[in-house]
Amino acid sequence: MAAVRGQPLQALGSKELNARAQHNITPLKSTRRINDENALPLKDEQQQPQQQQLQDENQLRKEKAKRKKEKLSSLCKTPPSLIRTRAGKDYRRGLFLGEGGFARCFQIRDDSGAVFAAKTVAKASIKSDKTKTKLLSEIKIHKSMNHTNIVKFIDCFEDDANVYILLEICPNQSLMDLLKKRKVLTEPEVRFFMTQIIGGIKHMHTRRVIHRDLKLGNIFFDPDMNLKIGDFGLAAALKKDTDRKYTICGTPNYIAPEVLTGKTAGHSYEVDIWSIGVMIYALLIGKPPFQSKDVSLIYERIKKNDYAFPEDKPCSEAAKDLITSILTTDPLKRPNLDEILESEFFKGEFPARITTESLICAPDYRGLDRMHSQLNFINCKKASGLIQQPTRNPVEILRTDLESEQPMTILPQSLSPGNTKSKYKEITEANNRTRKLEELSNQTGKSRRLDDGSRVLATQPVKFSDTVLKHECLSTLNGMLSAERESRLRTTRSQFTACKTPVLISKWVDYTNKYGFSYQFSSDDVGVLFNDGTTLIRTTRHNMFWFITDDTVEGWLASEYHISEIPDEFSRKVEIADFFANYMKVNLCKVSTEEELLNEKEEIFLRRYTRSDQFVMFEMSNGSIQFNFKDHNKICISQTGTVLTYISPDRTSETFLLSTIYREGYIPNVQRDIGLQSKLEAIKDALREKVNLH
Ligand SMILES: Nc1ncnc2c1ncn2[C@@H]1O[C@H](COP(=O)(O)OP(=O)(O)OP(=O)(O)O)[C@@H](O)[C@H]1O
Repeated sequence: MAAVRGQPLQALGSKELNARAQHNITPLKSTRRINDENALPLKDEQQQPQQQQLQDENQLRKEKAKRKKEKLSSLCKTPPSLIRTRAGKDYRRGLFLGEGGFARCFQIRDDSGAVFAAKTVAKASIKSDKTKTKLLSEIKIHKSMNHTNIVKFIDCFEDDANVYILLEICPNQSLMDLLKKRKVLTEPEVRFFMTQIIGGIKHMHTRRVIHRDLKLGNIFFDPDMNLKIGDFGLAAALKKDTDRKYTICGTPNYIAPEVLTGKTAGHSYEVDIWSIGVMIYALLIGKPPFQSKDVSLIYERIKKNDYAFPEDKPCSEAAKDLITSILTTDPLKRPNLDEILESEFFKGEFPARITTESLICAPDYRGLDRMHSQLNFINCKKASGLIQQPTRNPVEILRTDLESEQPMTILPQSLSPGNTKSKYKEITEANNRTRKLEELSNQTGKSRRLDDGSRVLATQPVKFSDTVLKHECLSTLNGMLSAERESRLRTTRSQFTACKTPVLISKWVDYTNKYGFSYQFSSDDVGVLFNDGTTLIRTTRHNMFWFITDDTVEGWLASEYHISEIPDEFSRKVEIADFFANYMKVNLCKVSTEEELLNEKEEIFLRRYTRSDQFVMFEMSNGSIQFNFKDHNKICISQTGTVLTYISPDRTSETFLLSTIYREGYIPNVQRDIGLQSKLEAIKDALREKVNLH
């Protein structure tokens, strides 16, 4: 049906679209997306003996695909050289860019000279309501995406013959085209590409979108050789994270086993993780792992997890380990996106960027040292939105990063106003004593001294809280560097002498999407860093609590109250702090089991915390900086960078002079390799970053 000018997109040809329906609700045996991704150039060593029947089926499929392509070309005629939209905008059609099973793509230029890609879908091919709904869903989902590694959705319009989806142009073709030219890619290139792809996928997944058709042919290069994920034709948006999808769809080589076998159990985000494994394998080995000439054989091999690493294609053990862990049949046993990036594979050479040289030949990254690689990796992750940029707000969070240590229960119900308010006596005039942080620091910061012996806040008038934070990071970094230097001198004590363990953060709950970040110290005091930047500390001492505000002129201001004298404006916050305290008591394990810690009664608070993909960093008001690493090892650097506390995953802690640890290269009583050196490097990098970025 020809649409009439002035009709909105929704009114599009309602009777037709079955081409798309076959696309999206894909019966496995259909020809849907059985395209060049199945016919990668290399020969398949593991191919089963061809039977006559299979050959016939293949022939039939090829013919069907050919007919479909011809039908597409006949339906989707080349658009006119001048395309007029109903909104009165003119576009000039340019070169033909390529075609898929459903759409043809052309260059298109607007009045200002800006060039886009126009994915063109013939209205004549939109035959059923179902197909129309699918197209609208693709448009809606793609439109909602906004990420540097996802093809930008610009606009959508129609003329009499076609629907045009205007997209950011990706002129350097797809990863599939690159692989065809190059046969295999180098590991540093794959690391770079996968980081960008994972950035795009994380954006989708945190918005509850599953792509379901991630493959090399759907990932395009922009003019600067950055990758952009495109084609949301099979994407699904979940209403809630626990929802499952049941439609069997995808591209044969990339389909996850649970899609093939889980007709009743359904599938979810893990299908995209599986595709990552297939893509890494394909880029390094030159063909997808389960490739076979016959589609049903591909499915058999996927179901049986039947693939191997060919001996004639050299590939590092780290790459093999990562691929093996991703291509696990049980979707729940696959690593998540963060775990993939933390794998050994990503610790190798990492280029700063990919140049167009890669389009022609294998670039040589042999000169890249470890330090530069690490820096490039961090920068690449930052550019792909995988590391939250610091803000002026002390609450630096990765809101979307769901972790085991986050609360699994839903808080709002139990925190509904009114139900606990009456527990406290409300008074109108607070008997509070407001003191400057300097006083608080005088009372509590006994251990926090600078190299010259003076107190941080006493010698350095606090103008802004950021200045204090920067100063603390700098003195800790300097302390660590001196300890490292000292360790090389003969004078360093080579015997480990146990030092006093500082107050540690023993439990924490990130609930910043609602209230704030709550933590419990080893002294049992509980604090909440609220989203508005204020802190409330519930001390165990005489039922006192502290209310700390981030003052832009004075630094932090601390007010002390007795629990029986809660001013109105704080009652809700106390209620929330109590809730968190109870939650942590019931649900979380303490970081350290050392009993002597309980005797510590320093009054300190958390100034800032930062969550990165490697660790959570806690900066405390007494200058201690604690790092909880993802592998459950924890390190706290205290006493201006001179003392290290190590807390093992089984929650025992030990504290020693950092210079001795540097000199000896290990921590006493720790038998396993905890990657101490790289953890200390990561800590120094984090401190450097804090110092430079403020
Ligand atoms: N943003 C873009 N920039 C440049 N070329 C593009 C862009 N998007 C798509 N193309 C080209 O158009 C072709 C078809 O696009 P696309 O894969 O989105 O269509 P499709 O019909 O949905 O494909 P499929 O059969 O994979 O579902 C691509 O293979 C590519 O060559």
